[in-house]
Amino acid sequence: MTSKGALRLGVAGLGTVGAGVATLLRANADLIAARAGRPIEIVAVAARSRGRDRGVDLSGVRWVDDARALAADPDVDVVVELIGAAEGVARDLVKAALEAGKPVVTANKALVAVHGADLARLSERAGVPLMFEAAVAGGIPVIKAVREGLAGDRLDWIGGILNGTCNYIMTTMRESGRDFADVLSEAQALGYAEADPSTDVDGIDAAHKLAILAALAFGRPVDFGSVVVEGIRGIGALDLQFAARLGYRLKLLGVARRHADGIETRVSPCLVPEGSQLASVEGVFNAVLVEGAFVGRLMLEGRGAGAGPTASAVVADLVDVARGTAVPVWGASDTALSASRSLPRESFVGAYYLRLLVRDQPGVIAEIAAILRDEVVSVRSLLQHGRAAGTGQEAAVPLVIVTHETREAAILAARTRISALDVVLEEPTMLRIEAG
Ligand SMILES: NC(=O)c1ccc[n+]([C@@H]2O[C@H](COP(=O)([O-])OP(=O)(O)OC[C@H]3O[C@@H](n4cnc5c(N)ncnc54)[C@H](O)[C@@H]3O)[C@@H](O)[C@H]2O)c1
Ligand SMILES: N[C@@H](CCO)C(=O)O
Ligand code: NA
Repeated sequence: MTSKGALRLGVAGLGTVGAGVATLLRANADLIAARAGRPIEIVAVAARSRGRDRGVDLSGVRWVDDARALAADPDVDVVVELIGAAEGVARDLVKAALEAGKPVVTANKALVAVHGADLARLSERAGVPLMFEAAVAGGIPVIKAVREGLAGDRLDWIGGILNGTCNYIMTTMRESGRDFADVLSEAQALGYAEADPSTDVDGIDAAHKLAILAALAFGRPVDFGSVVVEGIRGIGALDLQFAARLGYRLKLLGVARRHADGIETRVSPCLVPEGSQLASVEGVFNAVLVEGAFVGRLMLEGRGAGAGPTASAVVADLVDVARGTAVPVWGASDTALSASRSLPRESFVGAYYLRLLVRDQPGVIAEIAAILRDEVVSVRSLLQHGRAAGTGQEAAVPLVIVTHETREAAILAARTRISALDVVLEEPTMLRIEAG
């Protein structure tokens, strides 16, 4: 079962990613052994159901009932955690493995975003690596690129399209006119979505990944709790149409930006100009854009979800473990991380798109304009679609306001007041405009 000198894995979780890792390790066994300097083999697995056919041969692999037991298993050199969730078995297992001096490779962004600071300390104390390339943008080697490839530069901006499910949903809705629920089911069937897809569509998954990127890029402890998060549930076919009319694409973006007094971290649906780098990233593809003082601007694009790409990232980490590569979890040791704080939403500055559904009657635009004037929001353009389907007795028309650069505090205050007007018939949709 185990050849001499092999790196022996205990794998917890055999779902999309776990089965993908098992498949890849078999398919590429020879080239992996050559690169790693020794074979990498699964010796033990823990998963919920033993009987299920996962399309991969697991004969000769030992089944363990409680995943946590892998941490103390003398035949396991490395624990590979592919269960998921920030709490519960995954966290217990990773903690126990690091405490037992075993390297850990995980795809679990929720765990790393929420408990990454503590886990990094454990990893540092034990002198064993904690690796999570698969956790951010799946198959794109972005952790390695930022932590190692850009280790010489000061980064000022990092972010991009970090959730394949949302990008797939918005791309497919725009191209096919199909509705949200229908396209979401397809993303789930393709293995892109999280166990609870609200994690994807409410922006939480992208926020986990953004928090991890911001920690690496700005050399500070991971701070998931401060990410401002908005998802894509409020986006309708109307917004996709308006975006196209205005010359934009709609994307769920994660953005982390350095300001003089701290770091802006935000996940929200955004408009990016047609023809920009991020606008061209479609379907399940992810992209991470970075701007550094010396390196300038660069973008990495690839598949951020699915069995194959995610397995590729997990196995790349395993090859690093086998080689004995030692890099601090967050790029610098715990005591060398900076204390730069996360900024509150009110201090952000940008241009915005506000889409309203209003009663089709005289004076509506004047009322809205007065609020924008009071809140010092300068309007760049105003767009009114033809009369839309009536809601009840009265005809309703969609109205889009695009602002010049404004403080987010001002647009938020204006939105609250506009939303309270009798003539405004539903919650306004607010989108940030980014350069892309
Ligand atoms: N699917 C993707 O494209 C993708 C991409 C990047 C990262 N990830 C991350 O990878 C991890 C796994 O995701 P997935 O898509 O493979 O999920 P999944 O739901 O397909 O698989 C999870 C597996 O864990 C098993 N499991 C649950 N509780 C367990 C327990 N107590 N003990 C042992 N096994 C248990 C389940 O039976 C299942 O086989 C998650 O952290 C996810 O966020 C997934
Ligand atoms: N659910 C995630 C998987 C990759 O992390 C996505 O859709 O991007
Ligand atoms: Na990655």
